[in-house]
Amino acid sequence: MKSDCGISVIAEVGCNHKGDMEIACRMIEIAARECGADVVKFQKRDNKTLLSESVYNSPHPVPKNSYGRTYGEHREFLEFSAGQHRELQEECRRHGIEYSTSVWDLVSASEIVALKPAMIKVPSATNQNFDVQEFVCREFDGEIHVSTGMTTRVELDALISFYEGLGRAKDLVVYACTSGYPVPPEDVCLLEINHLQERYGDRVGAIGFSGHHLGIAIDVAATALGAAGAERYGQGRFSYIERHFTLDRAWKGTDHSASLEPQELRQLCSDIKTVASALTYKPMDILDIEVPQRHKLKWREGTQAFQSKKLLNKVS
Ligand SMILES: C=C(OP(=O)(O)O)C(=O)O
Repeated sequence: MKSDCGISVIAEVGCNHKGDMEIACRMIEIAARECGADVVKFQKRDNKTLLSESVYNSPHPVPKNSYGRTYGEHREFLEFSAGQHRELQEECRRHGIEYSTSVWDLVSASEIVALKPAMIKVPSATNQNFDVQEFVCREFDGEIHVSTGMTTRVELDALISFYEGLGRAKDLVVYACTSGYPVPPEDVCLLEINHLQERYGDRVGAIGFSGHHLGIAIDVAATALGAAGAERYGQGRFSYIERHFTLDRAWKGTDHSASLEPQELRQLCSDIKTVASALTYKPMDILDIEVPQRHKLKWREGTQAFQSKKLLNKVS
């Protein structure tokens, strides 16, 4: 999943397709062809496994976002079957973009593992479900992406050790994340990227950032911080930025408000590539682009700088 600049942008469709395959397919096409994203990601839940009967049958906590009479019905409305995920994967292939999904429970994990995607995600909500993760480690040999919102430092240590114990830590991508919709800038805690690099960078495959904030400035900063952190610590390659993606932020649903619309996702993909290509040291004292300026603006008879060199020569 390497993009040319070393950082892949994941367009997280999640449930923003409103349960409609046509919208989901249109989102794949737009993310790939118009925005230049590298991965399109969905979510998979087996709601009867995941939710207790009482939660399943109770109303959505935020009724204006609900697609059903109960929370369970709402979730089922937004859910695609394993067969539909196969179609989405095929659609991604047709548009030359990687398909991925987060798995929220064992049933979903086994359905998605069967599709053999290049990468599977374990969302923040599931990162302490070791049955799911053990299954994924055992049955799936691609990259495993794990997000760390709502996770204590102790839980995180245990999580990394768990993957090491199963010999899969080097296939692990660990994401800095704050779980909120949307997350205000002061709660993004972007320096957690550097914390993950410093503490786990030599133990895991790579580091990522899953953002739920507004706008794209923070992702551009994350790109710079991630590259600088890897350089500083000599470890912890920064490889993925994930953002929710929607065709319309005004649509009904929890995630739309913290999602990027197509023109923003396109700008994000372009800005990340621009910033990534700017993150180098000078490979020589004077770059080729500077040579004519150095002659014209600095070391030419009559310029200030030239005058002061003459002065310097006189003194020495
Ligand atoms: C909720 C998800 O991700 P995160 O924990 O990164 O927000 C997800 O990928 O389904």
